[in-house]
Amino acid sequence: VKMKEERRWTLSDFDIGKPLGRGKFGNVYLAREKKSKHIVALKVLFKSQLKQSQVEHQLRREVEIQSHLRHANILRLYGYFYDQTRVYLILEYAAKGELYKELQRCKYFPEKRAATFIASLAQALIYCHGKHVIHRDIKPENLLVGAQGELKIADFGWSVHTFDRRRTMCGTLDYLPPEMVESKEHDASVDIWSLGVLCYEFLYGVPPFEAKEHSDTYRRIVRVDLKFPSKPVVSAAAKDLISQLLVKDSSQRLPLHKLLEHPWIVQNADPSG
Ligand SMILES: Nc1ncnc(NCCc2cnc(NC(=O)Nc3cccc(C(F)(F)F)c3)s2)c1Br
Repeated sequence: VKMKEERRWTLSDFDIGKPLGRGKFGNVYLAREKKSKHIVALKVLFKSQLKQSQVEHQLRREVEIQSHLRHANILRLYGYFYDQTRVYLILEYAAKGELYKELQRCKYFPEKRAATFIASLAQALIYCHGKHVIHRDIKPENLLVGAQGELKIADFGWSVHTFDRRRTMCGTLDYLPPEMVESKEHDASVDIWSLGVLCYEFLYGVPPFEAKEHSDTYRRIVRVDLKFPSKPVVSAAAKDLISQLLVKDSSQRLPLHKLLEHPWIVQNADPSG
């Protein structure tokens, strides 16, 4: 969808359709730009809530970063506009919706599907890291599915989208690597850790360090208390990859280009993404 960024959009440029998702800062609607008839997703954010949470600078950063990213596995942010009370994000529409709903529906993914998703995520992250963009918030809630079943990383505002719609009501620690949980210096390798967490959750249906209390999740992460359940049965190759990603020393995590050469990915990922 080529939305000519230079023009000023207003709400009257769009026909608004059904709600696609609900969030803390506002909801997302299917929408059609009247002149071009292009279908988009319109995320509506209330200025009052953005001000209250002091996240305006993060929104500007998200819009700035996303406007330079062009990758098949990254959801496009075409532009934004605002009125008296709201800010609107004009987003690429992902026809097959939110990945976390699909994961809840089928409990866990077959290895070929999981490997295909992880490979396309790795390619998107190689692209982002090449542009010195660290995503820092790779988790099922931030992943959408395009019309051909391809995965799209959607950037829900740099983990300020703390209102998690899944089991944990507050921002989930599950995906954070030790250095972030211990609020130390962190670099692009935080995304490699999150990819390991995601790969585990795709295959087992639960994140690896899940625990009832935050403090227990925190302890399990910093200790890298990684256990593989006996059910569902998962290949040794998949466990090997996960074990090479969930490494406490961030410099020892498997680099993304090496991930794409890992036997489990080579044997299971569908190259078409
Ligand atoms: N089927 C679908 N097809 C397309 N999109 C869908 N949902 C929207 C996905 C998003 C992409 N990007 C987003 N960005 C933000 O939400 N940003 C955001 C939000 C609050 C605060 C802030 C900040 F101010 F704190 F930064 C930044 S939401 C769906 Br369902």
